[in-house]
Amino acid sequence: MTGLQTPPQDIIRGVRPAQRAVNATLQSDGVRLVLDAVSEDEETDLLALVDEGRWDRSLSRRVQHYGHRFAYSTKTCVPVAEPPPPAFIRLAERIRPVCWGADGGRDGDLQCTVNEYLPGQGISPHIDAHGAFGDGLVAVTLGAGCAIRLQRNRRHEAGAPIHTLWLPPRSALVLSGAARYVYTHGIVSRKGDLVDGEWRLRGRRVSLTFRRLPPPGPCACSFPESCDASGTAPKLLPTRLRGSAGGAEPRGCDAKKTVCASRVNIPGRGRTPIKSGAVAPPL
Ligand SMILES: O=C(O)CCC(=O)C(=O)O
Ligand SMILES: [Fe+2]
Repeated sequence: MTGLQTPPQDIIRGVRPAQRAVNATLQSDGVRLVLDAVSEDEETDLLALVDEGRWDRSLSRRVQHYGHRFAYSTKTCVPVAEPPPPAFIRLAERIRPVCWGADGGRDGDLQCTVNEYLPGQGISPHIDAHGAFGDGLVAVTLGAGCAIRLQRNRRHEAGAPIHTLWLPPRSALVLSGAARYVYTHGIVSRKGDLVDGEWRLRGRRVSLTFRRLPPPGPCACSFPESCDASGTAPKLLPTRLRGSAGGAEPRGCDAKKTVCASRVNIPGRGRTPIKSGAVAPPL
């Protein structure tokens, strides 16, 4: 159940208030927040689709696997058999102009990661592996909102400010450029967030994170100091190794569900146009 409550002082001490708008620093580093990227009806349909899916319970939070998944042991995308629901693909197509540009990406390189967060669950700060995904990530929030933390790679930039951003239900967070390649993103494991001066209890949040396979060859990022991809590392496991290789994701790690739209026909456009004016202005 979500809701507002008088914040228990011992719980909220030290909790950073979440901002509703993308500030100028984040904007210039490639963060966008699209409000109402999904209509309420579409959200209901998408959640129903997710709930019909087969959950992978091997992690600390539930995930599902379609198309491709990210294997932590090899930092590669590993194909899985189940194709993504067409509604996921329609949504990704609508978001395409905001994240990858109208012509961005190649046919068959689209992926989506789905995570379920119950109150108290989160995801550790991380940068999505450079070698596994190209530029441009989108995280669509279904169900309850939550606060996400964004910080320039703290290993290289000690003391870099932490930006805490409120992700409202049905919004789409877009990370490109430095925000994708250099910033860590993470969700603190706790049961509420401070928003608009109120302690907001978390509810069940399901995120659909859309990404694209990287182009062949060495990582194309322009952030070598943050790059975890060796120029010779394979982006995908060779076919002969795809059976069980890369599957060793220890319980509790922040592995993900990866959905691959590879060779799936893209049905017509979705029914909710992305509002161009919905990108949050600077503070
Ligand atoms: O749930 C989210 O919004 C982020 C998910 C994420 O970072 C990931 O799957 O890599
Ligand atoms: Fe991520």
